[in-house]
Amino acid sequence: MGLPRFARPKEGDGESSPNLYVANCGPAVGLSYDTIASAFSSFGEIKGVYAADESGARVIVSFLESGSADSAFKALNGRPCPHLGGRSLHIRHSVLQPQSSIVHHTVPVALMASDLNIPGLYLFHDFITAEEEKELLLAVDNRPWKSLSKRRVQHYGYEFCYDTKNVDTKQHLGALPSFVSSILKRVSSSPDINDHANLVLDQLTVNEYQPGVGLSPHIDTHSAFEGSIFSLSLAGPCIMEFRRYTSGSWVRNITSNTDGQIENPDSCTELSRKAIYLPPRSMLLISGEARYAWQHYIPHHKIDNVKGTMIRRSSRRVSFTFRKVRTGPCQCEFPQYCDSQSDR
Ligand SMILES: O=C(O)CCC(=O)C(=O)O
Ligand SMILES: [Fe+2]
Repeated sequence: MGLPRFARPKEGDGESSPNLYVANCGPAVGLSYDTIASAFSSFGEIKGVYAADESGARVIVSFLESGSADSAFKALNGRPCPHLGGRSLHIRHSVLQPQSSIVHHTVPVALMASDLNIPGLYLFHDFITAEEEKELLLAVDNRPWKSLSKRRVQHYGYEFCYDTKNVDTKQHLGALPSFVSSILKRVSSSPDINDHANLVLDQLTVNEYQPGVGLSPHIDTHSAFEGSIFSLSLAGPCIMEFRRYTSGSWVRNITSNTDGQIENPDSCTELSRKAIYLPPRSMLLISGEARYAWQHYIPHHKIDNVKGTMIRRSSRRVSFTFRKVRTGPCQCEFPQYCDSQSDR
């Protein structure tokens, strides 16, 4: 089933459309497309039932006749539906989207970094034990969090400034805290990470994401941090996507976004997108091309489709991102993404 050409309607849009946008309904809440089609078919002939987005909990029910959609809307909107497990459906009329504005959302989600074929990207499962995870969470929960618009953060070593998307190297907050010493030791003694282990990691950002909260696409500012970035996932899972524009140029995003560091390359023509599943206790290493040329981001989903299994982000996710603050300009091989090598 391809992605439907339907948009989530704006308030008041799409009346008398044969298509309904139905929320709280779909495979993620245990309702198959066949079951949904059968429940709605009592109002008229159904053309198809489609995923409305990647959540798995919102569908488009498309009738042949708009009168059928109106009847279904009146009978089912906001009421428990006995043929759909007693769920209360939230229904709106939907509209057809012009072909040109369709965004193709679904990217298959890999479990192993090697399946993504992005040079410099590695994922180490079970990098820490469940006991260590508990201790790390306890340690950060005993320290003050700083609230951003959608998530909470803590900074160690150096403060990360979200307005400049950089660090103030003159403001050293001190050594990284002792509760991460064993992690740092493991990083530097791990044979798999050896090429990157000579980095003395001196900056730590702890991010806490509530379920459904993601992170906007960005490349960590080249001039702020050296080559390798280590991100440890704790508590809950998420997927991380990577994208690269094959012909893009560096441009500073002037909007006040608290998430990213470099955003929105202009004159982009083609886009490669890949996604990986990050389970709790895994360590992601973003280095080389993955670090300098690919944007990374976390989609704002409550449920991720990982190889056909719907995985609910049921608890918060906390990540520990370790980086090395850069002291000279970046001289990477990707000047088009590099603020040190840009004359803008
Ligand atoms: O939460 C994560 O794993 C990634 C965080 C990140 O990309 C960043 O802080 O730059
Ligand atoms: Fe990042």
